[in-house]
Amino acid sequence: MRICFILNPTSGTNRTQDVPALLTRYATAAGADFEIQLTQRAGHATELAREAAVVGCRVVVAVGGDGTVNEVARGLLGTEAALGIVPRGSGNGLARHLRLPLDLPGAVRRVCQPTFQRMDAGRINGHWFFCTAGLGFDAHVSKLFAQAGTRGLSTYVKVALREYRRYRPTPVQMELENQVLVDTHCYVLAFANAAQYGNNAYIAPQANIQDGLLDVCLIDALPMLRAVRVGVGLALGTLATSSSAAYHTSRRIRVHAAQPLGFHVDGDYVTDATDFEVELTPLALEVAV
Ligand SMILES: Nc1ncnc2c1ncn2[C@@H]1O[C@H](COP(=O)(O)OP(=O)(O)OP(=O)(O)O)[C@@H](O)[C@H]1O
Repeated sequence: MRICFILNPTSGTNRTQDVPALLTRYATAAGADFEIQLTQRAGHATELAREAAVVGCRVVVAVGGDGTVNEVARGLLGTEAALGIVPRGSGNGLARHLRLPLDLPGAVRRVCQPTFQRMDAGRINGHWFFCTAGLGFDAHVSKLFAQAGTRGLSTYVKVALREYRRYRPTPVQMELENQVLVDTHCYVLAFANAAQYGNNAYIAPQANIQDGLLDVCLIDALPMLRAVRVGVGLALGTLATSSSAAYHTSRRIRVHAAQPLGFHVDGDYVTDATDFEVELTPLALEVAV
């Protein structure tokens, strides 16, 4: 079984480690037949992943954060190769959802002796996501976070607190697969394939990655008291049982916003739009767990 590690050298906050040397050490110790590729730019991991799948690698491993996982996974759709994850990001939403080891030696050992399962994949306006996508405040924060110059959880929290004072909800119409039309406001509208954003922030604690459905979480307004409740709910995994958010499940969702809203896929801001088509492809990807 050939394994290809695709390493994003810019991911993570600890850049002092010689990651290729460590990958080599742990994969050799696990008796793996492997190669290591380094990304040179954004988007490169998708090309490298597809090439690795074409030459017959059985597992193609994203070594990075959820952005790298997204790029590698996109490259593997429709191929015979499975996605592996060696988490190196700050959030690691998909790795945490799949209960993969978060430490480097443990994660490398796991991808060298994996079991395989299939998982669903979502698309929003044609952009694939594997963990979560969303509109509104979280996408707005992702956009500013990307421009912040520094990364990590503390930068994210700083940006979120600053923007919380300025951000206002947008009127939206949402149509679910079974024709239910919801006329509401969007502060946050999240489409969850996996249960969490990353960092164990559970936006949709009941989300199942194999059920053929997206969990849709709507927060229509976020006054201070509710913001505190949402924060606690995210951390404890109790948001779905609080009255702070409304939940639906659907395979297909359409949203029309009264003014342009930003959206993100797997935590990376994409662009602003007024119309959104969100769709789930059941069991689209094989994953090494
Ligand atoms: N060699 C590279 N140079 C610059 N950017 C890159 C390179 N390789 C990948 N990228 C981009 O870096 C982005 C961020 O990577 P990733 O999400 O893996 O790490 P992170 O931001 O540290 O993790 P997290 O999202 O968990 O905070 C990816 O979306 C990818 O497009």
